[in-house]
Amino acid sequence: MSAPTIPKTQKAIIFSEVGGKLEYKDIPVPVPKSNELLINVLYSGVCHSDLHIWQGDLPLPLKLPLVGGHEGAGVVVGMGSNVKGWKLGDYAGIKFLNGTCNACEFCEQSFEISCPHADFTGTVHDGSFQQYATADAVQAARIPQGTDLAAIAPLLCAGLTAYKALKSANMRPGQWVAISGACGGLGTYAIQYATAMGYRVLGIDSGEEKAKYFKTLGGEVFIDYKKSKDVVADVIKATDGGAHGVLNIAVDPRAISMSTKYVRSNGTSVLVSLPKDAVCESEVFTQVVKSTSIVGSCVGNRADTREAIDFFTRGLIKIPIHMAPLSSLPQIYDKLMQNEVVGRFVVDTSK
Ligand SMILES: NC(=O)c1ccc[n+]([C@@H]2O[C@H](COP(=O)([O-])OP(=O)(O)OC[C@H]3O[C@@H](n4cnc5c(N)ncnc54)[C@H](O)[C@@H]3O)[C@@H](O)[C@H]2O)c1
Ligand SMILES: [Zn+2]
Ligand SMILES: [Zn+2]
Repeated sequence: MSAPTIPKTQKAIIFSEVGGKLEYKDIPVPVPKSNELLINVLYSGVCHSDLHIWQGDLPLPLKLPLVGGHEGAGVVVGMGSNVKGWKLGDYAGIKFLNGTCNACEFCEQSFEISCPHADFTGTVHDGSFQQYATADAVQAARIPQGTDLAAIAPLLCAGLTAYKALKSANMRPGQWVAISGACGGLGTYAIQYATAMGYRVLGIDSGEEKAKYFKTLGGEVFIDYKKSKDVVADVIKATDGGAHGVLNIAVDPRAISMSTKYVRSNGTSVLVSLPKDAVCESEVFTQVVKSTSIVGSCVGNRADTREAIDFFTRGLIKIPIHMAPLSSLPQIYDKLMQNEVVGRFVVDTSK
């Protein structure tokens, strides 16, 4: 491929203060560092974490002004002098974990997210809500040529995180996974990964539309948390003793604490969602006698990314996405705040 013409400026959504105006405007195209790719981002998923970051919910350092977004899928159009193993025209994905040192004890053991030198997209590194973004060439996701880039964009956080959280629940095929927050972005991917991995899926969320959607994606039992009089009892009854694994995706600390009550003896409750200042309460006596585990799970490493993409490439993950122009991001944030998004929004950066 001959070198593409790279413009000097591009469209982006950028904000200058926490909770401040989300401006759709022209900003300079970034220049890749020696270790980085320059990716023409065509599509980006919109994660609830982007909303948390903009609202200042998470105790993370931020660069300001900031371009958010960490589910970018696009084409390599440039690269720094030290990049190996990539060529212009390759498909590449931008993830939350933008870059790592590859030398510390955590990187050495593939716990890349724990790298003390990690660089994070959409917090301290401008993200995928722009037409051109940079990503470390080692961490950037490799997307097979010919992939539908709009459809794969949400895999780079929602799909990857859901898949890794299921691995963290340490279950066997045939066992029950309860997905709390089953019909938002991460939840819908979790339903299909769980089904593909051989688990039985119980979903907790609310509303007729979400209940129907849950079944079309392969879910088995749906509990509407707004209608149920006792979610804990309902989960225990439906799973004949409690869920072997729980994925806490609902942005609600009460729902997270509840999971410690309906997880089965010897099962695992996985913490994924990040409600502001949340605390997970677990009764010590119950947890001790049931020998349950509560574990945190954050995105995934490069191997998890490759595996998550492989499920998609084999046609096992088919989530209908909502397409919208990048300029409509503020309206998408409004819908996320109201729990109105069924599945995932993907923005087209050309509009
Ligand atoms: N750990 C990680 O690596 C990681 C990665 C990505 C996102 N996240 C976090 O995961 C959370 C979910 O992200 P998302 O993009 O899927 O959000 P989303 O808004 O698309 O989905 C959340 C879903 O939870 C449902 N819900 C709300 N309250 C509920 C309750 N009490 N019980 C059951 N369901 C309830 C909503 O109706 C919605 O469908 C966010 O906090 C996000 O920051 C964590
Ligand atoms: Zn995310
Ligand atoms: Zn490291």
